[in-house]
Amino acid sequence: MSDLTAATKATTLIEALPWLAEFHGATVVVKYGGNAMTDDALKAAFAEDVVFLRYAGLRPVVVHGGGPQISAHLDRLGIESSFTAGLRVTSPEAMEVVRMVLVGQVNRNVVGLINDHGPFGVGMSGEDAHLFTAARKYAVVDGEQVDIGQVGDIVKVEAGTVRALLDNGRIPVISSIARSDDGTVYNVNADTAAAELAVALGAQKLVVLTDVEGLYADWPASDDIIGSITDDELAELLPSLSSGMLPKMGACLTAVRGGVPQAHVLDGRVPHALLLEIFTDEGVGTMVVPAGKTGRPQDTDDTDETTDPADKEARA
Ligand SMILES: Nc1ncnc2c1ncn2[C@@H]1O[C@H](COP(=O)(O)OP(=O)(O)O)[C@@H](O)[C@H]1O
Ligand SMILES: CC(=O)N[C@@H](CCC(=O)OP(=O)(O)O)C(=O)O
Repeated sequence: MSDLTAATKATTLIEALPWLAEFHGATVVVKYGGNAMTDDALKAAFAEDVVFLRYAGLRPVVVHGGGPQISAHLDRLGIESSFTAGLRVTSPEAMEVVRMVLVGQVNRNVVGLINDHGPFGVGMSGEDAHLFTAARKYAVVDGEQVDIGQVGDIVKVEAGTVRALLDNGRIPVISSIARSDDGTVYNVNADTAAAELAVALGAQKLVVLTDVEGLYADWPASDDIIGSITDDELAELLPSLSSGMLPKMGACLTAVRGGVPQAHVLDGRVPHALLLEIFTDEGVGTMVVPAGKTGRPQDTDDTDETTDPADKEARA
């Protein structure tokens, strides 16, 4: 190894020090979107990142999606998929498929990849131990309520089992299915489920991995990324958002307004995006913070390159 390479590697490692100190013991909820599960190498890198967080002393929790995987399965069965305001219109027949694909296929897959590194991953459906209780959700389109079938909004989170798993050194991996008080099973958008869980756990971060670099300011006309946005700014922007970004950014807003200090949307197509976000000085993607907090140092004129944990808020 040349001296230069050694020095670069050491610099990269030592750059992580303040963030390791900052996030030691922190609960981080990671939403792993179906669109970010595109190739095997990326999926393996994601599992490595989550296990890395666990070994680094954080408490990662994974909430996974699987929208494209559900659509592919519905397609094979000849059942049409349609979305309203970014949510799948879910007939009872489609609900069976949603549950089967998320709990039986995607969850097993993510747990398996994590467990290649040790006995950490434990899969759960939001139905288990009453983790998520839901009530039927109606989409709102042009001010009108629209029936979208068996889609739920989470009304209660019983996070005790997730906490117990974390206390036991495990990495909970959760499917976004919920049941109602009357036992009906509901399809919950995974971004929404991740945000509600992050709030209930008092997480320090919500990280949402998807298939775009972050929130584009004027999508699809331009691909200018919004690096940092406050909850108030996001609340104003939200009605103009479309497709999958609507529930995603709504979820970030819910998390931050529910007391989670930072919510991030990252490009899951970038290998190790999760580690880069948490342990390096440059944040990546879009960060949502409570109003009153400033952007990352590079977003401001008075960048001072500091990595003192006391200045974490300056990055946030
Ligand atoms: N303003 C925007 N910025 C970025 N992406 C957007 C925006 N509006 C809509 N999108 C779309 O939202 C998609 C991400 O949502 P979604 O497909 O639900 O992803 P995931 O499966 O990761 O949850 C992007 O691939 C993009 O096509
Ligand atoms: C109600 C609703 O839309 N549920 C989603 C649940 C999966 C999900 O959210 O997957 P992604 O994160 O990959 O989009 C669906 O059926 O597609």
